[in-house]
Amino acid sequence: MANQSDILASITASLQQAMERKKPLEQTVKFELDSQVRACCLSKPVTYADLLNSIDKLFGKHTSLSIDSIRCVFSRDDALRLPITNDDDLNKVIAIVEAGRATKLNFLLTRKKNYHGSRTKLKISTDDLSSTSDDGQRVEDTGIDSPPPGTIAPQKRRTTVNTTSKSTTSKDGGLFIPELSDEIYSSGGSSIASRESSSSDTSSRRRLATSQLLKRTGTGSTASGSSALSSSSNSSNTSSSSSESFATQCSCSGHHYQSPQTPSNWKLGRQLGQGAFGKVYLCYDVDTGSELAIKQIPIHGLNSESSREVKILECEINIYKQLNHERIVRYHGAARTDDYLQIFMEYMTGGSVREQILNYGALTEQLTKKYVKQIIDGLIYIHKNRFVHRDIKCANILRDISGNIKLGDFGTSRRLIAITNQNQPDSGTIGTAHWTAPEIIQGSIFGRKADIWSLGCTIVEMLTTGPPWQNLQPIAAIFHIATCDKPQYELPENVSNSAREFIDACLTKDYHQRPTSEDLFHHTFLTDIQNHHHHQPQTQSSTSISTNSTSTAF
Ligand SMILES: Nc1ncnc2c1ncn2[C@@H]1O[C@H](COP(=O)(O)OP(=O)(O)OP(=O)(O)O)[C@@H](O)[C@H]1O
Repeated sequence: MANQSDILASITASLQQAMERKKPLEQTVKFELDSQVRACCLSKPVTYADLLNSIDKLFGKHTSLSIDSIRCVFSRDDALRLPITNDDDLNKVIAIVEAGRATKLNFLLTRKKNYHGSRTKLKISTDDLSSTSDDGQRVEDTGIDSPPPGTIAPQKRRTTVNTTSKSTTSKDGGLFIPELSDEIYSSGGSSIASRESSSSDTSSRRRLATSQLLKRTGTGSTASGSSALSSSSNSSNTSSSSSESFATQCSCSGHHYQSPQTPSNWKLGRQLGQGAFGKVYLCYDVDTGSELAIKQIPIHGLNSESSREVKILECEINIYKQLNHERIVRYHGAARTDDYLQIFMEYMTGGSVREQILNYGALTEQLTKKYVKQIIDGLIYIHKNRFVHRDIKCANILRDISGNIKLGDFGTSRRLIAITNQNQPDSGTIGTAHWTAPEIIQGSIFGRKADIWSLGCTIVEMLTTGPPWQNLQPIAAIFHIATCDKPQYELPENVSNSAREFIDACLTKDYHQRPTSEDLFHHTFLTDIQNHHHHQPQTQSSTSISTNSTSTAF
């Protein structure tokens, strides 16, 4: 016996050694500063001081002193950007990368607010840095226009259009993203690696996303019964067109909309609230006499890339107007002034469920059940229409006067993160990190079941006032989400078993095992709900935005 266990131990040891030998000794690190992307390889273990040194070597001496924050970019759409300030944070980030499919660390650098210096032109030392492209190739110095060490030459950036919607790599902040199928958005690429999109990738992806919505809504010039899948092949065709022409396409097709008019003659009312990106006010439409909510996002002084993103967001919101479901906060359009992007929305008199919790404490199981039922109705609608909300949390669930709720904020929050270059909201909220699904953090899959994970976190938030890992900083929270088998939370003792099972189901770490919104509709937690009217998820024919293009593959 002793012999056998010795043999076993020695096999295990050799296996471990072999695995150790396979581990790369270097870590590829990419930085983006002032829209310039530069990369290098650092010897492991990488320290925070190594990052600062690399920044100075890649961008010029003392650049690290002008940096306000180093933010690690997680998730394929770049919307999860968390600041790292020390070795501990960095180690967590590396552990997340190693636990997932990512191989590179991707950092976004922002200058200190009072930084006015122009980009430093300094002699770059390459002493201990290997300059590499995205593909791990050395970047060659080609003369006058050559980039400093580590610069990713535009032509070297991966475009990934050959794999249909695997070209979903971008800094697309949109959280309301047309989903072709889970498989299609399942990429072999990593979240961090996928950040290596050029701005043309970004535009391409966005055009792909929106052109699909145009098709589905029948507003695009190519609206037809063709499947979303087949339309994905358009991505490569459209990738060379400019975002301006895309915007034109939207506005040109505007007259086809059977959706609310964007108010043109309106008065600003009292402030309803404030989010990370702007203030929300009551808005009186003088022409119709109706009251709406208007979110005003300051856009003055944005750089040209962000300004272009704002135009695209405006355009998208004008398309999202067509989403029409009793559990979705209706958009009434968007308009832009020199100073603000203004988003008109259905006015929800009750404010957010987050505010409800802050004012009155955790919700009862009965009320939670009612809300969850309504959220599921909304999710079934948006998932059937092949979208992913990507930002389900109590702050984005709004109440009407009768205590019913609707899903709000689709398509804006995450894109605004990209536009304003923010990492975490500074309005007292704790951002979105705690609600993010593990596969989004690890960049393995990009699909609708991410909303189911966030719903699980939202139910925990309803019952306990905070999501799982609520006591942790965002970076620690996503480390635990990505690396632990089960999220940590403690429900009140009186919470029923069926509620616990429902939450467990939502928080299934394996994406493929996680239930869909339709599966959850039939869960026992929800089936005994008391309703005045018979609850059935609205069928595709009565609720989908339009066209038969969405009826396949689901
Ligand atoms: N359609 C609406 N009707 C009524 N009040 C609204 C509406 N949308 C937002 N509000 C109010 O404005 C507040 C701020 O909303 P906003 O969407 O800007 O930020 P948030 O969702 O709270 O946080 P974040 O900026 O992180 O998304 C909400 O908490 C709510 O009180």
